[in-house]
Amino acid sequence: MANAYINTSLPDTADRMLFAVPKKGRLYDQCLGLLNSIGIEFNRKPRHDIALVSNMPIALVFLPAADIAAYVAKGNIDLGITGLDIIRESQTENDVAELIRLGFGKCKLQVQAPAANQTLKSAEDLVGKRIVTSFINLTKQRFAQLEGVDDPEKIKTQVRFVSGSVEAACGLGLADGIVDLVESGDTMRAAGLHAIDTILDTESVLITNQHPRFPKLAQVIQQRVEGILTARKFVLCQYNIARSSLESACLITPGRKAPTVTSLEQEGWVAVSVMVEKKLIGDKMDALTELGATDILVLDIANARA
Ligand SMILES: Nc1ncnc2c1ncn2[C@@H]1O[C@H](COP(=O)(O)OP(=O)(O)OP(=O)(O)O)[C@@H](O)[C@H]1O
Ligand SMILES: O=P(O)(O)OC[C@H]1O[C@H](OP(=O)(O)OP(=O)(O)O)[C@H](O)[C@@H]1O
Ligand SMILES: [Mg+2]
Repeated sequence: MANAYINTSLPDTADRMLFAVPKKGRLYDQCLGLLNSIGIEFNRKPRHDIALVSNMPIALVFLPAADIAAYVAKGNIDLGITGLDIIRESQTENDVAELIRLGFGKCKLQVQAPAANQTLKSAEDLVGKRIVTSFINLTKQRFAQLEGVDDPEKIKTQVRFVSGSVEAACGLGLADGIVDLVESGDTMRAAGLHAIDTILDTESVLITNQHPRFPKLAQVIQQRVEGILTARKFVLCQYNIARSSLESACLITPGRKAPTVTSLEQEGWVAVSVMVEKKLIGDKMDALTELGATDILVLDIANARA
């Protein structure tokens, strides 16, 4: 008789690199977009937290963002995407290797207090008072600094854990201040709070175990992600310029290494093709126009490799 405890609906992940991504929340959509961009193909069945990648020896594991750093640190998971805030809070920074900062999930971990309370203007004003947070370790470390205490467990400030809706704590009379993530500031302002200290600037990171089981495959993923981030950051700019102005044009658009210059059929003119940071492209086009460049084209880059 078959063993009744073997769950045959669980996929076989043996010999696959386990890659953890947040199962929901703020990072979920961006992570799925990134996986798609780097060519990872998978089919996640409803309610299933493991999905086999069809075109690479990888299994995706969908986990709460807050747990991913600890799993990677312990080696249960080989590679993962989570927030820097979570790595620091779970005190795993020495046990995971940070491969790439991903440029999304950007926010700040801030100490916040009721805006109407004139006596709470800086984090020092909350020393000895009640703080509610989901980030108890980072909060205790910050208040240990403020109190001049070596051991964060010996601070006099009372730090209490809640798992969500932290911003409600002051209004409910449960706390004098909170420590929580702030991006636009809308949540904080809607709760009548304002920031009085920043503990950490955070964003999403690709992390691996310090002793990865599949170093080659982890490196392939890292290179692909780097390619996508470069492609998102740069555009390809093409223009024609008189050869006599080429030197000045190259100063405006030096490129990542150097511009590609090809001769045009028209005597005394060249065509330039060069990568330009997206956020600078408007200024660069203005400067090139002023220099006499013509037919300036800007093209999106789908993918890149150094
Ligand atoms: N407002 C935000 N803007 C940008 N990044 C954020 C924001 N809130 C959280 N993050 C980042 O996303 C990570 C996961 O937070 P998220 O809120 O998605 O998890 P969660 O609270 O477990 O999920 P949920 O809010 O769906 O219950 C955080 O640790 C942080 O790095
Ligand atoms: O500055 P803002 O743009 O308003 O973003 C900040 C809010 O985002 C996160 O909460 P989330 O929406 O994930 O809800 P949660 O508190 O249930 O985790 C965070 O905990 C803040 O409450
Ligand atoms: Mg949240």
